[in-house]
Amino acid sequence: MDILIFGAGSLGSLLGGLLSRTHEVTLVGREPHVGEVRRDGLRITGVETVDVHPAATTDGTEVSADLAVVTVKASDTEEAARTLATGDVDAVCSLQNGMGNEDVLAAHLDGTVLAGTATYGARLAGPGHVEWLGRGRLTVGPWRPEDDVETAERVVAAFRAADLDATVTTDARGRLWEKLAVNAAINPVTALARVENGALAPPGELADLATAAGVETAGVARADGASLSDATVRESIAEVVHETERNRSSMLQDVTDSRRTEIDAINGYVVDRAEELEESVPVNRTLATLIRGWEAGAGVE
Ligand SMILES: NC(=O)C1=CN([C@@H]2O[C@H](COP(=O)(O)OP(=O)(O)OC[C@H]3O[C@@H](n4cnc5c(N)ncnc54)[C@H](O)[C@@H]3O)[C@@H](O)[C@H]2O)C=CC1
Ligand SMILES: CC(C)(CO)C(=O)C(=O)O
Repeated sequence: MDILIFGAGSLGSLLGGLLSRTHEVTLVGREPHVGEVRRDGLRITGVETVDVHPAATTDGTEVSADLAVVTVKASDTEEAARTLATGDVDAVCSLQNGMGNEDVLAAHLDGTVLAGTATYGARLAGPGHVEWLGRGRLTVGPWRPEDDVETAERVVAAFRAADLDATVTTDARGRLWEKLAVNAAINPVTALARVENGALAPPGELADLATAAGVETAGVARADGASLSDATVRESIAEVVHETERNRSSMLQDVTDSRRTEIDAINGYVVDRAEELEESVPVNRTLATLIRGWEAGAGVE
């Protein structure tokens, strides 16, 4: 398969590098990473050490591919979609956290839109070098009624052919809500308290706060039509906290590095959807307000 990875940062470089063992992969990213990959290849260390030489470019315009995997941060999705629209991709698959990305892609692109989640852990350690922090799983499914499950099956088969752990879902929206509940719980609390994910293990006040945000999110998910129980969300949060106890969440990393966070696509999305559905989400609202307050004070773009 001809695969374009749009957003060759931490996750995109890891998955693009692993996929390039079996498929034709082009990484679309920024300098100095792209130049280094073109010169010396991409080195993956951590869970496994892998040295590969995928194609890499900073120019994602007018490209054609069987599949574009989108791994930019949520605030860059609109620009990614506009850029991809100048080319010809048969299918696009977001593996981003948060909600709203698939709708942005669908608004700009003609091909099949797939919604995905990723629990792989990755960190760009330096130009040309990505650290693989945790094995994970990818789920991929059609986003809209007109997006066919056969395309999701072909994409999952391609991922598996490259030894990635991937499954097809026919309930992509439900899966995204479940991942959103976990991120709404863990990300802002770890970012505000400046702690690793493991600090949210129960019992404790941080665990209670995170769980309250996750349970509120499950309520909004159900009002939106998803079948997501409070018990499932509690279990998912506890499981992810345990499995990623030494992780610094992506939002904590963004705050530490003075970068814009994905708060709008995570707790901000929960607040907006709750308003539309007349649900009350005071914990998510407070967490979103605090993170946005930090962004404004820090002057991040
Ligand atoms: N890093 C991880 O372990 C995981 C990340 N995610 C999600 O995946 C998404 C990406 O996360 P990360 O890889 O951590 O972010 P990142 O910031 O490391 O990577 C995004 C990359 O996209 C590039 N980019 C953005 N717009 C671009 C454009 N127009 N042209 C070329 N390059 C562009 C940026 O320069 C950056 O290198 C987020 O939604 C995150 O929440 C999900 C699961 C795990
Ligand atoms: C699952 C979790 C919380 C792992 O750190 C994550 O997705 C993130 O940090 O964004």
